[in-house]
Amino acid sequence: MLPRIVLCDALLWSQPEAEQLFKGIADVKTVHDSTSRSDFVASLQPGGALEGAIGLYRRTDSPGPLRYFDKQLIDALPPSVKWIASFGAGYDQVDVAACKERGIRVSNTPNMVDDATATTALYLLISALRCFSKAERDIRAGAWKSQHWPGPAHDVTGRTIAILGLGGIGLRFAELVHAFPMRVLYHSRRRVAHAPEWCEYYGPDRLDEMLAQADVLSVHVPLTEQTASIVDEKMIRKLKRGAVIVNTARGGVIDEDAMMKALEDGHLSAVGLDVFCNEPNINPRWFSLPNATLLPHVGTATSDTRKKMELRALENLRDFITTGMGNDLVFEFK
Ligand SMILES: O=CC(=O)O
Repeated sequence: MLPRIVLCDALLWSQPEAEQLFKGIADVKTVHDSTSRSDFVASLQPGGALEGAIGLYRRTDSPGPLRYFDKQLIDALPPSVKWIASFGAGYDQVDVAACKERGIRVSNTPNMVDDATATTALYLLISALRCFSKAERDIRAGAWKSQHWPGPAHDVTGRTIAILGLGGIGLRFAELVHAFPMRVLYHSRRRVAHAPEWCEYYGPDRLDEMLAQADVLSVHVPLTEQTASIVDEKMIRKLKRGAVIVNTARGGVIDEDAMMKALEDGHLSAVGLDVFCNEPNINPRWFSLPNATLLPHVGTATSDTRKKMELRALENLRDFITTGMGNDLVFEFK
């Protein structure tokens, strides 16, 4: 009998490749969209249609009831499950500590998302500095350029950007903005050995110094217990008056109320956001803030990148089945 794996979300981009990938090595089952969490858990138990599953595939942006692999769901999984292959770089919807307790390994798809997410950050940066989103809203409203135009628009070239977190996405973004050129500063707990020499490192003892110089702060850290609201009121107020914040990471890494307040009182001149607290039911106050460029979490949403992410997640599962170990184990397992 072939080892069984379960796709908790339908494959959208790589169905034919997946068939080849698992041909003769795994029995692949797909959970139907309408399956509830309790039906899912029940079907994994002895006698259920998914009995004996050793690996699960899930999507970070799953539209179904299996979006959150929280402790309750993980504790209810049978002992046969040994690997969860998550599609997406962020895995804050998976309770990794609960997985560790149960001996379940978790993989994500980090490098696949770098270019598309960095490109999204670049769009938000340009739109925020040049007030392009506002201009588009004007023309669509029949106002041509509203009376406030050009408002606080600024050139991109020559400005200073501070990058919080120089992982794969932060590094790709640094390369893109360096082309203008912008002056590029970065902060992370440790200096990144492969960072280009034009990327200036500001360690934990020099964070305030970095913030004071930045025209733009762009956030590229994962959401964890340690990074929740890491960009808080104090940090925002340490930026220069008129600075811009760009966020393509997770809404929860910034104190949203503090960011809105700073935008309203002019401490921030603009923001560019792809991610929010409580997606998709985001705070409606965002809609009335003219200097906010808003996107509905589409950082990786290109068919090319989505296909790469899907395939990589499946390859991690395939490698686990064939060798006992997949790639892209999340940080907590390293
Ligand atoms: O948000 C997208 C991802 O985590 O890959």
